Amino acid sequence: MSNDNEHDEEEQSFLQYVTSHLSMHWSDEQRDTYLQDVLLNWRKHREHSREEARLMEKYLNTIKDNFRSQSPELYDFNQWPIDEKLLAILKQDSLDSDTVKQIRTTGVYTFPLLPTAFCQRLVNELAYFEQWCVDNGLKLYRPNSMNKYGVILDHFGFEKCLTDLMTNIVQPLTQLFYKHITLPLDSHHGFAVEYAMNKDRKLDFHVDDSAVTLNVCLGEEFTDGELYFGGVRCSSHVSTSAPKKEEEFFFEHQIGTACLHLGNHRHRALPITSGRRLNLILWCRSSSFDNEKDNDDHDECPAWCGIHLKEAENN
Ligand SMILES: O=C(O)CCC(=O)C(=O)O
Ligand SMILES: [Fe+2]
Repeated sequence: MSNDNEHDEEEQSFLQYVTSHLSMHWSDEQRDTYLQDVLLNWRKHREHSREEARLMEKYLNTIKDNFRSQSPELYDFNQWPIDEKLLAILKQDSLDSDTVKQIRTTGVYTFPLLPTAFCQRLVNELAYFEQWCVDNGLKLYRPNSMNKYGVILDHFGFEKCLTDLMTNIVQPLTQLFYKHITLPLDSHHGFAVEYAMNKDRKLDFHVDDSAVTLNVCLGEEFTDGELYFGGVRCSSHVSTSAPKKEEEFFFEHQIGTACLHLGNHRHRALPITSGRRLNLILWCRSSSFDNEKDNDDHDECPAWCGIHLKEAENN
């Protein structure tokens, strides 16, 4: 906590914000009691966030100073053997291709990205890092609030590589396919998810914390575990509207093949029924797009929402 709260600008602006939203009908005493209470909680919350940030910094520094990768070349995007046909399409800057296919007219695209052998080397590197964490008594952060198994790639050296993957592959495709997303894509969360018979076997229905998501199957051997898609939804319709029949479809993972979809395209991973499945997931974000979403009238449903389109068709 700051020693000199009078000069704590963050606290002052928080107080100003709360004060401006207080009921006009309260007495001075009621206002003071309420403000004190809110402020105490706010300080506790801020201290907790700061402590978490300090711990994360320490954790990342420990990895940076001590972890030595098994295959350093995997961390350099320039050495990734990206599919030649895909690279040719990106140079042409055109939609006209058999390589990048849209699944019906769903706004979900699929294309070959990496050779199987390279995917296996990535899988080996992930296992190497996980084992290093176990050997060194370091905890593994779960990839996000839903996936329990897997690793955060940005934590152990892949951050620059995944920024390059986003900028060189995801961004040009976003520009071609998802016109409503304001570019640039300027941050990401990169992780690997893992499904196995003795771990998680499936993932529940959700949207991603991203503008656009790239999902690449890395291996190894598994049966089932398809992705089910159930409609693009804005924040007001995400949990209040069932998928329409025509919005529902399944995507079968194949090693080395990518699936590109909007973060707001609701999906779930069906259970695998044998083996082990690992996928690289890149949640790509755009701060301009996020700001536009925040500033939009919250009752207003944007044109890209499946419900908005439905309403327009019915009129
Ligand atoms: O298991 C998959 O392929 C999808 C994982 C996913 O949707 C996610 O982590 O956000
Ligand atoms: Fe997801």
